[in-house]
Amino acid sequence: MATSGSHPERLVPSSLPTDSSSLRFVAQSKLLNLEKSLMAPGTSFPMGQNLRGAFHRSSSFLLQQLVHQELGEDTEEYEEEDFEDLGEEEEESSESSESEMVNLEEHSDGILREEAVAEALHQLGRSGSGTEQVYLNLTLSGCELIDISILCGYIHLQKLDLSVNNIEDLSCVGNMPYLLELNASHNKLTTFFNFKPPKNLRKVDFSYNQISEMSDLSAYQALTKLILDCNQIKEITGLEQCNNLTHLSLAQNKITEINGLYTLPIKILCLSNNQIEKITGLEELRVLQNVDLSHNQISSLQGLENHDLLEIINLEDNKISELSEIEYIEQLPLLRVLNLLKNPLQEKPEYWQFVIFMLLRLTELDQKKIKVEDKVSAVNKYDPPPEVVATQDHLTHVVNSVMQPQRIFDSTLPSLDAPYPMLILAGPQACGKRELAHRLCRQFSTYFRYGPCHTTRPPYFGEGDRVDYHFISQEVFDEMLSMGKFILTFNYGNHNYGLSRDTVEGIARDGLASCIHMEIEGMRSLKYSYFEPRYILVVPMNKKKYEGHLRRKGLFSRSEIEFAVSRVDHYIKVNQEMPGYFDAVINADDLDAAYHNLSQLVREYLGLTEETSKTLAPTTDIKVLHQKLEDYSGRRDTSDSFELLESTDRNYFTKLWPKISAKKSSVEVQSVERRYQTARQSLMERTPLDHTLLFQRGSVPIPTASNLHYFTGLEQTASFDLYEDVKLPFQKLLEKRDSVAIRSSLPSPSPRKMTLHTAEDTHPRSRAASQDQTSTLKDKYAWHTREIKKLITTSHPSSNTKPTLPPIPQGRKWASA
Ligand SMILES: Nc1ncnc2c1ncn2[C@@H]1O[C@H](COP(=O)(O)OP(=O)(O)OP(=O)(O)O)[C@@H](O)[C@H]1O
Repeated sequence: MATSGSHPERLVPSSLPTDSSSLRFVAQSKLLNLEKSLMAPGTSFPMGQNLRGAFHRSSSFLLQQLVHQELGEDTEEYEEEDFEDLGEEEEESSESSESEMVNLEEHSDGILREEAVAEALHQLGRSGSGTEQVYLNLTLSGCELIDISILCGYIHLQKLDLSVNNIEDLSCVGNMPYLLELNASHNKLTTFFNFKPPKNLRKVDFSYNQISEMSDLSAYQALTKLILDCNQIKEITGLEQCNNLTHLSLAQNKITEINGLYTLPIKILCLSNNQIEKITGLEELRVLQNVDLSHNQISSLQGLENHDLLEIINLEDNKISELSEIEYIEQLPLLRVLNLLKNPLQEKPEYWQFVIFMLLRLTELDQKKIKVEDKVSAVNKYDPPPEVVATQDHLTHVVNSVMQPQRIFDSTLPSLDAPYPMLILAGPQACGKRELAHRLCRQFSTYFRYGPCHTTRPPYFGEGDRVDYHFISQEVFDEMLSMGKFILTFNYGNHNYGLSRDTVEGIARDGLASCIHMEIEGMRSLKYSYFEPRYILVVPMNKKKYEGHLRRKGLFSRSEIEFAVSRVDHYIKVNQEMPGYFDAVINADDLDAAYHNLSQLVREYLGLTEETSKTLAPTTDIKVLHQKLEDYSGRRDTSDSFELLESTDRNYFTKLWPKISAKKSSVEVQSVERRYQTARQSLMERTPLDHTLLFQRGSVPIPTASNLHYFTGLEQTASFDLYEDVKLPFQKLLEKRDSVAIRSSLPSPSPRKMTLHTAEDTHPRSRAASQDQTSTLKDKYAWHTREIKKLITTSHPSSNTKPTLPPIPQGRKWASA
């Protein structure tokens, strides 16, 4: 058995060395190895421990143990005793170990001898040729070796650790053809690979030496890992043939420029603590995964942009100052860890959130784990989802308006179930919704008025101030915003738009419903408010035609047109993915047809017959419209119409059901009562005469009987029998409603007041009497639903003089999309 070719007899020592100098040498070597492993960067110690003292204690103890072991003494006994005494003799042992070390050092001449080699050999295995059993590994770390020429004979070695010595010459390695790994770190090497290349040498560590120059390594093609940290190297050279090199480390050298890396398959590259100013020369490193460029002079991330496999980037302590630099690594799909500590851009207040937003794939930034909350708040800040934008918009206006003196709004109706009627036409820019709104308000002028929004955009030719928009300056807009004047705002094409409270209130004051057009963003914000408008989506289905229309208008740039057209799909998607988000959909491809559908829809929910609609203001296409309407009416039977309205009711009830049926606590009941009372008082005190005209002005058409259930009045006092848990509050409210002097406070009903809805259902109590106790739970539920429906569609007492705009039917029948 042999490890050394020249000294076969020494390969597996038959007996232990007995001379004390060898023993001490080996013991010292083992101790230093231990020290090294303890002090290794990866070794962790419990915080707050006295490392030095502890190490000396244990090293002294181990030293003694090793010596005893080598001398064949009974160590077990010794071990126990010594561990007991360890605490007590802390000082003593520390001192003795130090003196022993000094002695050892004194005896070491730096020449490696066979005895020491024999002791440091380990890992028995097959030789490279496969014919012999040999020791494969040799560890002589921290032995203060200078001369290791004896190793020339150890030809079978595969792993050689010579770290932490004083070696200057490694030529003996040339005699180790099977060597795979060489660790010669922490030595005094000045030359670079000055030995005959072992064919399969894969891992070499020459860190902490005095190498100043890299030379040609084309003979070392098997190299996969090359560590050259802490040397004097100024330039990366000689690696072009190292086609297997995956890990290269040149930290703490004198490199000023990255080059000489060609197309090497490097995955891990460490160039920290150099004098690099630019990230260049990495272009061809296609498989780079981990790059450490910390402690350099780098000011830009340019050069990292095309490394699709990059996962870890360390750029700590550099000169990166601009947040825009992040764009260079924005597209790296696998980037997980980034360190930008000690860079000037850290001082930017938005740094942390911005970087997280730009690199949402990161799991760690600046050595801190990124939490999900961090990512959510970063996204909400830089690219908030539409719901968040709408919420923030709504929040802003609520807060700003709450800070102003409070008053009862003209749009405030006396009960929750009688919301102020608003009609919103939503759709992409210039799809014709504004024109539709104007036409509708002209024709149904006794019901609706167009609500012009405020905008900072300048008027187009032919647009009238206060007719189409309130055209205002940015300063005025900002002022209005801070004064809480808006219900919602929206920015489109760098212009601000806002629906002002005064616009709506002005229309409500005149007893009319508001008809407003806007984009979906405004609608989202409005949905957070207490208003409950009906939303009609007006959308061009033929995008080509729409694009042509936009172009012909001559008002928009190419990108504006593209943007507007792209939003068509967005609208359609929202409508498909959120059924019920819009109450109806109207195809805007043909504006006349769209208007026909719209007016038909409005007429239907206003409960107008063709006869009554003739009394409405004429519109340009009113004749055609009437003809179409007649055709349409002919086609639809009453049951169809009833079904449509029933379905509308159902939707409306479904929405309101939870509100009504939820069991209220006594505090809530009291609160509701208080609010009712306050509202009534306010109305009694200041209800102007024209308020009784709400939603009607001029000649008022009589609604058809089939739609009467939408209109109700004072005389109809809905008595109902809710389940016990919800009965009391509502009964109380109704009693209160009847008893409050609101009847007397309001003007007497108009002679043309709406015919009241007379529900066929009788009072449950009388029905119960006639039907004995036979009503099933099902009956009760059916009745209950009807009564709730009645309750919902029943307007407040004051509504006997004005019909409340009923719910707009859902889009089922009207969706022309
Ligand atoms: N307060 C608002 N909130 C949200 N969107 C609004 C608001 N006011 C106007 N908009 C919408 O902003 C978009 C841009 O307005 P602009 O005046 O440029 O278009 P437009 O010619 O009025 O479009 P259209 O004829 O379809 O109404 C339009 O779709 C408009 O409906």
